[in-house]
Amino acid sequence: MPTLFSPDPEAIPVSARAHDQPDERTETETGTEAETEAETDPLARERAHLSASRTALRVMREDVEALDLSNVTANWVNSRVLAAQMENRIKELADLSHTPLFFGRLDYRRIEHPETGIGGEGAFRFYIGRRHVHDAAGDPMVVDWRAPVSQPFYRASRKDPMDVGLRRRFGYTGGELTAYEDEDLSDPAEESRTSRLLQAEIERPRVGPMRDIVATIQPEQDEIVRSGLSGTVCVQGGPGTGKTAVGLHRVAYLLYAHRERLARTGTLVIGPNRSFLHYIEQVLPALGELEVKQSTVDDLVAHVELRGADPAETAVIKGDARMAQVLRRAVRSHVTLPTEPVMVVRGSRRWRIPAYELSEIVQELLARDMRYGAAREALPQRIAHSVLVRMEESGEAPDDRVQDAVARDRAVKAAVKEMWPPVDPAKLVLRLLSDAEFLARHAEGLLSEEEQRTVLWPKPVRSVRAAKWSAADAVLIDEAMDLVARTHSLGHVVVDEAQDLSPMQYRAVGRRCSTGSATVLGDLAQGTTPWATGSWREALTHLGKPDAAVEELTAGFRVPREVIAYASRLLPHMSPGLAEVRSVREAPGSLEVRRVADGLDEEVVAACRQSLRHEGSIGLIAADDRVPALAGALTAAGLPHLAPGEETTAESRLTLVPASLAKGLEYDYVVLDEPASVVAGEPDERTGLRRLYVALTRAVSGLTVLHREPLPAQLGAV
Ligand SMILES: Nc1ncnc2c1ncn2[C@@H]1O[C@H](COP(=O)(O)OP(=O)(O)OP(=O)(O)O)[C@@H](O)[C@H]1O
Repeated sequence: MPTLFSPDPEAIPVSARAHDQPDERTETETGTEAETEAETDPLARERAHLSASRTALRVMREDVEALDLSNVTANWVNSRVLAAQMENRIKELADLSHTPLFFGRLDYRRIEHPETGIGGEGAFRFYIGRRHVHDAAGDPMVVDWRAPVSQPFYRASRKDPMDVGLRRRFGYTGGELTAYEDEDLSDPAEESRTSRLLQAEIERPRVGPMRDIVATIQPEQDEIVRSGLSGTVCVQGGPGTGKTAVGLHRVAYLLYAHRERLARTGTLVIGPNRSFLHYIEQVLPALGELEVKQSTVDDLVAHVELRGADPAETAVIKGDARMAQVLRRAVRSHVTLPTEPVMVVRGSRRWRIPAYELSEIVQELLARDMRYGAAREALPQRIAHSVLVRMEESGEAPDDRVQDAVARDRAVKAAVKEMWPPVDPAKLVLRLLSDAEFLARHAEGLLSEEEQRTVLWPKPVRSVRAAKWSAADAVLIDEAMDLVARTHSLGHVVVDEAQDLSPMQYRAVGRRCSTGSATVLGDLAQGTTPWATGSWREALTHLGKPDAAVEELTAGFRVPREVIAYASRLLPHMSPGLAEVRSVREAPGSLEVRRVADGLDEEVVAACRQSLRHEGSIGLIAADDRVPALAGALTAAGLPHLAPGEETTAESRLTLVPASLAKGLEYDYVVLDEPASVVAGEPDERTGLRRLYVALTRAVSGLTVLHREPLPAQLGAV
């Protein structure tokens, strides 16, 4: 049974004492008084270990700081790289005063070390923390949470103790150790109960940016976090099931387990918008990972300036995977088979490659399915090779230099330009969207005539600069660029809120991890784009990872039971078949749904004021077109407020959130303005209900819904 300990030694049960063997390392750092106290008070001893670990970390940092680089022989670039690496190392070794250096302890049951035979009860005791800390002798004082030896902290159970006798969790206030809780895993008959420290962590009020969950990762989450680098994982999970948290911790884990490889190939986290990225940006640095890039899909494909927007039906077609085929045909249509021979003059001799032979070379390159640009580069060499074969047949002995010279010959270059001209991806897309005849030629059998009319611009556009490119157009350009030259692939990509990606966007993400792997996170019920994902298998196929594992998370860490039950009433109407989230929060939370006759804005302001009486962050969520009026009402009432992505602080805790930006965010208390407007803000009812579902599931502690219009019928009576 887990027991929560206070500093009172009398409160410590015998079972815990039995596992408390003196630990020499901690005693060296504390004074005599503390030593005496440590003998009688395990909490004091743990504190001593914390303080000794902090000292050891400081020494590790000072060792790096003291390294003198002036004697290192290196050129300017190398020494800059080295200096930057040292700077990062120093940052990695920072002791964050507001977070504990370790949060758990494992006492392994093995009596003897399998190799050395050295041992004794308690010899295999590990403190689990955010980073590895060792003492002067190199012995670990804190083990990184990602090390294999830490894994049982997250997974061991009475049923499968994984060689662990005791699991201890620590409670902290800021960086101060205030309590601990033990679980004796050696008795399989004992009933397991929810850990109170874990529960307290889950219930903690939210202020400021997202924080890590390293102390409380759950077994089913840990399985995803630690799944191997070679496999792509897709996680389906309802609101607040920890998908974002799991994705970020997985990156941190992979960077630990495959540091060198990923340092070379790179990692990337993709989120739906900049305010979301801002919200999550502290998590990886807090885990010591400073190098992970973050981007939105739009930023990834920002090859042109976006000045236009597509109507939904146009964007749906432009985002359809059939467009990839249209583009492929259009790119390859630039290749023309020759009708004339190529004549290469070398000294007094002329070498003639007839048109039929050139055609064979071209067709062979087309059949090899190379990138257009790579094939274009290979073509002169192939022609030169044919010339060289003729030279050899006539008794000459040309070498590689001759082949290169022939490949650069003016006649060869001219022929290549004719047969395989360069393609500018943006100009190609511009032509497809401007030239009905060109589009029809390449879209035949793929897009209906009506679909073709839908994607065509109303007026042809002359230049890439003049075009009013939309986000979907930029993805088309990205696809065309990849047809010309292969996109660089990273080692691992995490894509969050993936349910909102179009097939063409999945392809854009997929080519950025074509030789690596991905973590795909999303919730089908929260898909609010007109092209939202209907099936993960299909989405994964567009991503280029059709065999990826699909995992489901169903335990909810954010939304209180009553609130999630209310929001889940919408599920059968918008995403039938999806499982309702099972809230693991114990605090009942509060749900108030109130109709107001008049003065909705004033009531909303009053509800915000009321919410501000509580600790934590407050989010006022409203349909996008209600935001200006509510901003005015808040200002008139003297209530300062932030926009999403701006950091909440103890002084400024109220954020006014347009419903379109609420996804992925959370607030302790949420005031939701006029649900009917949130639904009406979307082009169709299903999307409207999904948007409302997102808005209803942002609250950690309490939700107040205020409305003047009737509520959407699918919510039923309260
Ligand atoms: N194991 C855990 N221990 C403590 N807190 C957790 C745990 N897992 C998730 N949380 C917390 O629950 C909240 C929701 O997590 P997260 O935002 O990752 O969920 P999500 O599935 O991405 O939600 P959404 O679908 O709404 O974007 C966060 O505050 C996160 O820190």
